[in-house]
This record gives sequence, C-alpha cells and structure tokens, in this order.
Amino acid sequence: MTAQELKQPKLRVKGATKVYNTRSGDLLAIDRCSLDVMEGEIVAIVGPSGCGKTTLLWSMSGLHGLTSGEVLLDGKPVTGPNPEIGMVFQEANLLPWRDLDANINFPFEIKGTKPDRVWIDELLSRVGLEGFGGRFPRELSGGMQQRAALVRALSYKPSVLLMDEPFGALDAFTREEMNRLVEEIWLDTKTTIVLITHSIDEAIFLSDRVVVMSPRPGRVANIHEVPFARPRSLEIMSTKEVFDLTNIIKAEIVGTQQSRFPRDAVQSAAVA
Ligand SMILES: Nc1ncnc2c1ncn2[C@@H]1O[C@H](COP(=O)(O)OP(=O)(O)OP(=O)(O)O)[C@@H](O)[C@H]1O
Repeated sequence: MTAQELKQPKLRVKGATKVYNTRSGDLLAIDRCSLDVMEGEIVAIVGPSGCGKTTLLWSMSGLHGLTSGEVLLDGKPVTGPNPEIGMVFQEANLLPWRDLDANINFPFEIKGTKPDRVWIDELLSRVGLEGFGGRFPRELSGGMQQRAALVRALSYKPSVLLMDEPFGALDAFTREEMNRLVEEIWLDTKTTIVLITHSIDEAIFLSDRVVVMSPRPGRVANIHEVPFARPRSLEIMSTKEVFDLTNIIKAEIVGTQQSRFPRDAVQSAAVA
C-alpha cells in the first residue's frame, strides 16, 4: 500500500442522498454521491446547471441534513455548522451597515469569541485590503468584497474551505486575480478546499482533481487528476494538456446532459 493510500481523507462523503420536499412533490437532488477529499487537496466540482452541486456542498458544510448517507470530517460525522469548515458564496453577503472590520468581527460577536486580530490583519494584507477595515461594503468593488468574504471565511482558521461559485459574479481579469490569490493562500495554509465552479478553466487552474457530476439527480460521473505542479502560472492554461483536458470535461458535461435527451427522442419529438 502506498503512503497516499494510507492517508485518511480529511472530508469523506458517503452515499449522500438528498430529497427536497417541494410543493409539487419530492425532488431527488443528489443520489448516492461519494467522494473523499484528502487533507490539503483542492477539489473542484463541475456539472450541468441544477445537477446538485450546491446541495452537495451544503451537505458537506453541515448547513443542511441529508436524506441518507453521511459526511465525515476527520472521521467524525458532520451534523451541523462546524467552525472547522469555512464557506464562501457567490455573493460576498457583507452587512451594508457595518464596515469591513465589523463585518469580519460579526461571526465572532455571534459566538461570543475573540477574533485573532493579528491573523486577520495578516489575511487583509495578503488579499490587498490592508487599511480598508474602516470602509463600508458600498465603498468596495465586487472583487474587494469577495476578497473580504474570503478573509471572513478564513478568519477563524478553518481546516476546510468550501466555496460555492465564489468568483462567478466577477469580471474575467478579477477572477484570474482571485484564482491566483486562492492559490497563494493555499500555498501558505494548505487548507483543504472544495470549490464549485461553472468555469472549467478555473477548475483546472485551481484544483488537484476535477469532479464531474451527472445531471440531476447528481452523482459523481467522473474524476480527473490535474497533473500540474504549484505554483501554477497562467501559461499552463494555453498548453495542449489543458486544452485536451478541458475538451474532455466539456464533452462529459454536455454528454451527460444529452444522454437524458437521446438524439432520436429529440428528433422524433421535433418531427411530431
Ligand atoms: N431548498 C430547496 N428546496 C427545493 N428544491 C431545491 C432546493 N435547493 C435546490 N433545489 C433543487 O435541487 C436541484 C439541485 O439544485 P442545486 O442548487 O444543488 O444545483 P446546482 O448544480 O448547484 O445548480 P446551479 O449550477 O444552477 O447553481 C435543483 O433542481 C433545485 O431546483
């Protein structure tokens, strides 16, 4: 057995199934999803819209329960929000009436704990927000707000960071900058990261493995290793390896979508 095989997963998803009870009946969002994320790994999850990526991520975070299956962090079941798990969403969700410092302090106030200001100042400087603590969200650009959300998520030193399409609302240049920033932070902290993205480029640039999900009910359809050393430069994105991997992943996402609507069925429906 290799050293890699002996390593315990940091986060383990076992047979995760989630049914939402909706007004129009039960909706099976994810079905028996299993995935091991190793300590210090960056895993990206991609898949067709509505396939259950967010449902899977929220299940990992303990923000909502599963219908069946389980999520384990360091071998222990995740049954609710856990300080070891930080989250970043597509929207920065900063409170508009609080300045940046007060926004970052907010989760600590709720929990009645003291923030580690030295660590937070270090993070603020790392993301280029040094000296912006007194600014209000309206005074910050979208990219700056998202960097602040990243600082807030990392402020209580989680060992796992879950990110749900965190840079989807940003322009392409800011997004690349954020990708480099995440990698820099990872190089410093080696935090285990699971990231949902609609961008295959982003998935390949950032992750060690790309998980492709099938259309709803979401299942793990395939997993691709991304074999590039870190730190990665943007130049790798124009290599043939990345081009080929991108096309394979794209074809899998489109293919899984099409398999729900076989060509013959679509054609006969069009003729009818
Ligand atoms: N709270 C909820 N109640 C009922 N149905 C829900 C709820 N959350 C999600 N769904 C449904 O579950 C399915 C999976 O949704 P989910 O948001 O997890 O997919 P996704 O892959 O993240 O989608 P997208 O890529 O479009 O963001 C969708 O059909 C969605 O409408």
